Order: sequence, then C-alpha cells, then structure tokens
Amino acid sequence: MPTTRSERAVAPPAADTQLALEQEYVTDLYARLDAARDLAARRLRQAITSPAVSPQDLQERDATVRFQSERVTALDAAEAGLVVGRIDRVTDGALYVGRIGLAADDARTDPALVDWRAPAARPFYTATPMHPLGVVRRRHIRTRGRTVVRLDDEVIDALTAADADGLQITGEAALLAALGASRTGRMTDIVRTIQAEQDRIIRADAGGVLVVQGGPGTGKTAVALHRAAYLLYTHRERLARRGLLVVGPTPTFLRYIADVLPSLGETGVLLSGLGQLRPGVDARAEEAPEAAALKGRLEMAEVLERAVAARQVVPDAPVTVLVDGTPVRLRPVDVARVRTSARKAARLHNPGRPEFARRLVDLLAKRYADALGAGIDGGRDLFGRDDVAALRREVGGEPEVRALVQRLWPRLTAERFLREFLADPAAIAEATPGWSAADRARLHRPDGAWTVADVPLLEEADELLGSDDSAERGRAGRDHRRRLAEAQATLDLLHGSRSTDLEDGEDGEVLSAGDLLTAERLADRQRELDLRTTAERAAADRTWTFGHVVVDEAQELSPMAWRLLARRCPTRSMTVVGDVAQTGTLAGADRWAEVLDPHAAGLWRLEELTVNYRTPAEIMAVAADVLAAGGTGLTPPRSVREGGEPPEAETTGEEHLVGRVVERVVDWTAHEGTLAVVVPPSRAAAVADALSAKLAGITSGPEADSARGPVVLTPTEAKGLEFDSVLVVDPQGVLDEGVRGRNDLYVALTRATQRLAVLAPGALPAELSRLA
Ligand SMILES: Nc1ncnc2c1ncn2[C@@H]1O[C@H](COP(=O)(O)OP(=O)(O)OP(=O)(O)O)[C@@H](O)[C@H]1O
Repeated sequence: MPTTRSERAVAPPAADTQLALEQEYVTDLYARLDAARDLAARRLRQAITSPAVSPQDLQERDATVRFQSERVTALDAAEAGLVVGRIDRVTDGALYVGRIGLAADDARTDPALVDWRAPAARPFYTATPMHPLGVVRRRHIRTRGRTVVRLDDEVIDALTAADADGLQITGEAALLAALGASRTGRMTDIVRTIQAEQDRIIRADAGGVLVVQGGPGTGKTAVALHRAAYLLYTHRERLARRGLLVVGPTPTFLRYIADVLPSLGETGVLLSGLGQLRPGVDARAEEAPEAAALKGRLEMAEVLERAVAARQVVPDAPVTVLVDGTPVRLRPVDVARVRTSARKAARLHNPGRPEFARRLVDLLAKRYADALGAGIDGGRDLFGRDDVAALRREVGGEPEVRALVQRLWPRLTAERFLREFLADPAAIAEATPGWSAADRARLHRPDGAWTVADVPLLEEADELLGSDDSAERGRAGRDHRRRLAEAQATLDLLHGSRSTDLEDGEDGEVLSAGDLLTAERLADRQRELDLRTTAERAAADRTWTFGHVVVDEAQELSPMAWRLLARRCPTRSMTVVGDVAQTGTLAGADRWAEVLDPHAAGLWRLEELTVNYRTPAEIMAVAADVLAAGGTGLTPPRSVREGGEPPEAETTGEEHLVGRVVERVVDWTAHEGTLAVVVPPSRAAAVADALSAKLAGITSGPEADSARGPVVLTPTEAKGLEFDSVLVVDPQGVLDEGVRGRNDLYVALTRATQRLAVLAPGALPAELSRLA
C-alpha cells in the first residue's frame, strides 16, 4: 500500500496502542448501534400491535410503523463500516465520523458518532494543509466486521502544504486502497473517501439545476448518489413527502448502482430507466438512431398537438344516421360548428369529448324531431320540452350515434393515440408540414412496440389529451355505495345478534355497535389505508411531481426527455450529471446550455469534476488521444493512479478475431474481478455466442450482469459501467457503427479499472496509434 506525503500508517509500537484505543471506541459505538436498533425494533413491534380505532389513530400508527421500519433499515445498513474515521481539531478535540449519527451519553457534548452528512463532518472530507479548517489530523479507520484493522493518519499541517499544486487528494492511502480493489459488478458507496471537489458538489444547495460535467471515472455517478443521500438527510421531511427520483440510462446501469443508496441507509428513492418512467410501460424496443433523434426534437410537441386536433374529425361529406329507423342527416358544416364550440369549452381532447357529444346529440335530436314532426304534420312545435328531452335520450342511446361520436371525437388514451398515429403514414404527413418524406418514413412504426424515445411522446400526449375522469368518478361513487351497503349489513347483523343474546329487560341498557358507529363511519374505516411508500406511490402515478430529480448520463437525453423531466420536477431542484464527450445518441447534447436553457434558463449552474478515479493513467492516455482527435477542445480528466498493466493492442485478421477474443477472455478469467468485452453492435451476437460456447455465465445486452461472469456489451450498453478488465474488439467498427463513433470508442476505452486490451481485425485506427 503506498503511503505518501503527509500521510502514514500509524507506526509501531505506537500502532498497537492506537489500534487498541480505537478498538475500544469502536466497540462502544457498535454497542450504541445495537441499543438504537433494539429500541427501534421494539417501537416498531409496539406500533404494529397497538390497537387503533379512529382513522386518525390508524394514520398515526401507519406513520410510526413507517418511521420505525425505516430507522431499523438505516441502522442495519450502518453495520458494515459504521465508523469512517475521525478528525482531531485544534479547539474541539476529536470527532468521529460514520455512516450514521449516534448520541453520546451526555447530550450536551458532541455526538459519539456524527453522520457523514452533518455539517460538523465536513472538514473530514475537505480539510487540507492549505485550508485546515481547524483540523490538525485526519485519521481513516478501517474495520473488518467490528474489528479495527488499520489506521491511516494524515497530518493537516501548513508545513506539508508545499505540494499543493499537485492533485488535491485527501486520505490518499484509503482512497488508493478503495480504487485498487477488484470490482464486484455492483457499485459501492464512497463515504470513507469522498474527495473535496466531490464533497462540494454533494453538499451544494438543493435549489435549481446543478449540472455536474466530468470526464469518465470522475465519480459523477458516485457523487450524484451521495448527493441524493445528503439531500434526503438535510431535507428529510420535504423529500419524504415528494420523493426523490434517480433516472439512469439502461436497466443494466440501474442494476449496477442499485445497492449504493440502500447501503447508505436510504431505501425510499425511486430508481428508473427513462424507458420505465411511465407507469405500465416498459419501453425496450430498438429503433434507428435517426428515428429516436426525430422523436426527441422539441417540435414533436407541436406535431402531436396537430395529430390530436386531427382526431377531432369533420367528415368530408354529409353523414346520415338511423335513429329508431328514421334517417337523420348531418352536414360537414354542422359538425364543424359543434367541434368549434366543444374546442372552446375544453382545451384538452378528452374533457372536450362530453361537450362535443352533448352538442352533437342536441343537434341530432332537433333534426330527428324535425324529421318526425315533418312526418306527422310538418311542424316540430308539436313537441314539448319533456318530449325533446326524451328524444335526446333516445338519440343519445342509439348505437349508431354513439359510434358516430366515437368516430368524430374518439375517447383516446395516450397509448392508443400514439400507436395509431405512428402506424398511420397519412396522419404523420398531416401533422408534419414541411418535413421531408424520408423523415416522415422514419417516424412511421407499424408494430406498436414502445421505444425509449416514445416515452416522452406518451407523456406529451397525456398532456394534450387530458383525462375524462367521469368513468373513474363513477367507479369511486359505486365503490363508496358498495362499502356503505356492506357496512350497513354488518351493523344490521350486529344489531340482530344483540336482540337474540339479550336477557329480558336489558334492552334499553346495552349499546349496540349501531349506536356507536354509523354505517358511514364504518365504511370510511374500511377504506384501505394507503400503506405504500412514497417511492411506490410515485412509481404508480404518472402525474407525480418529485421533490428532487437526479439524472445520470444526462448527456444522452433528448430535448423531449428533458421536457418530461421538467414536468416531473416543477421546482427544478435537480442534479444532472454527465459528460458531453461521451454522448452516443443523435438526440443527445453537445453543450449543456442547448438542452437546459429551454426548461431552466437562469436556473442552472455548472460544476466540474476533473480527477479520474477509475482508469489508470496509462489507459487514460490512450483514451485521451481519442478525445483529442474529436477536436472538441474538452480536456480529459487526470488519473489519480498510475501503474498496473500497460494497455496493449493486437491485430488478428478477420478470420481469427472471434477466436482470439475467446482465448483472451479465457486467459483473463484467471484474474480476480469483473470482465467486459466491448464490441460494435454488429459483432455482439457472434462474440456472445462464441464465448458462451466456451465459458459459463456469459451475459450480454440488457441482461448483462458482470456480477455473474464476463459480459459482452456495445459501447451504449457499457456507458456508466466499469470492469477490472476490458477487451475492446474492432475499434474501427466502433468508430464506424456509432452515430458518434469517436465518443463511443472513448466510452469503451475508459471502462477499465485495471487492464485494457484492444483486438483489431485490421489496421488500428489512427486514434489508437499509441498502441501500435
Ligand atoms: N472519492 C472516491 N473514493 C473512492 N472511489 C471513488 C471516489 N470517487 C469515485 N470513485 C470510484 O471511481 C469509479 C468511477 O466513478 P463513477 O462511475 O461515479 O464515475 P463517472 O464519472 O460516473 O464515470 P462515467 O462518466 O464513466 O460514467 C467508481 O468505482 C467509484 O466508486
């Protein structure tokens, strides 16, 4: 383990004494943790078993159960690595920092352990010789189970401030130990070793949109998740109510990061892929990048608006419906008038429909009356008001009339509307004035399977269609009446049983259930309490707005996706992390202002991360050449580590390529840790098949999970992930097949934490000449 600068592992013989002293303190902290856990478990049991009668009691009990079970979960999560370290301060003595706060016996002193998110813990992460913040020593305490195994001390002393223009690293030994460890396929938290530039972002003010731009491996994902935990700690009440959403690019990525927040004791966060953001839709179908890019443009909002308006139809020629055998005629101009007044009455499509139907039926009833009147004696004055009302009912109930309303102004769900729109070239053409035939053809999709780019369109469609909730209200009313009837039956039963049980003469003295409870109250009580967590309720509710939204790999989001997220977060309290040098989609961003200004002009601010914690310097140098070749002017992050195996390249010839991939992967499985083969999309199937024939546990595509064995991924699928060993296959293919091929190659090369090899069927692309 390298020990550098002002830092040193505590030297023997003092080491033993120090270890023993720290062990004593740590043992005491675990005893406090146990006690806190016992107490919370006891309170939870009490709450669960406590009798609650009134709806208010039930609600309070529900809140206590939720609070105590969250507390038990958080205390359980704190068990592993409870203590992170301590700072010794000039004036206030030692302060221990850990995953959770634990009170001291004397409430007036510092807590026995301070939560890493509390303001007092901050100097543990940010004190440097240049800015000591009242700290004289930082000590990282490493434990295995509940045993202290190592101490790393860092003297925060102005005399050691001389090398301040190097990388600003705190707790270097602990950091390098964490970075050098083999990966498990699941991201872990970084509470022990958060760096000062990361800490600043984690604790930044919650208001507005905080954009974190940083190269590969700079800890953007780690920072975003720790910021989520910090915000939940700092704004617990508001966020517990409104919820916090974390959006990631792919299901594989979400699986990769899924353990981090629970390990920080936070379980109430909703993690979602963009394709899964809409309740009831799991959008995973593939489509051409050009089609996704079109769907992602902001002008799609207008396209959909036109397409919805086109569903409010005025027929080209007169229509005749039969009402009870009598033909009644409508002219196009009649329908146009009815449509205009319905549009005036309601801005949205579905709420406008009852108005349209009512006016159309009125008109038909009049015409019907005319027809009948004409049939009898030539005058409709024949009918009184009651008669006209009866005629209206008759007309409205006529199946042909209902069918006509449905044809001219159909009730539409977003799913039905969008599916029918994308499958109908004529509708597309009508809604896209000025578009080229090629673009219209790109939008056309007859099979109806949802893609990620459809999700924002579905949400947009909802906004345009609105909901006609009359059916829902009807159902709620029926439910209430049913509960009321059931309650009344229960009371009757109780009442009935009393009279048979009673002795003579007691009748007037005994209160029956019916005397205490009205059927109304019993029905209320029977209504199920909503025991779902905020995250579960938010996941099921399309209109849910979140207290804070974290977006990872945000450079990939299209303008329409931003529009959706802005709607889900009206306060614009957001954390957006990404790297515009890694954008792989056509719809994604080259510049942050481009995507954020339309939704958060003046409300967003940019922070940068500059140090790469993942990729050793030698590998990063290869990737940096690729970035430089792109001519974007973006600077690659500086690697915190050097050494490890030098990256290498091999030219195999096309015929030996797959065979060499298999051999290389078999060789590498001898190494500890995770392994990925990154390939251009056209080679994914062949490579995965060849590997599966030789090795067990190979996964690929959306199911890829490096915790189970080697994975085969395209650059898009590899985004945001990391592996100990990475084999990049056919780099020229990666460059050629991606719509932003150079970014894809940059992504592929920066996934490695330990070793990188490139296998090329032919000559290496110029960008990789360093490896030649
Ligand atoms: N302060 C830290 N202490 C320990 N490990 C860290 C620290 N910061 C980052 N890491 C580790 O570095 C690796 C890269 O972090 P992360 O995946 O968050 O980077 P990223 O910026 O999101 O990368 P990419 O742009 O490639 O998705 C992870 O293994 C992470 O745990």
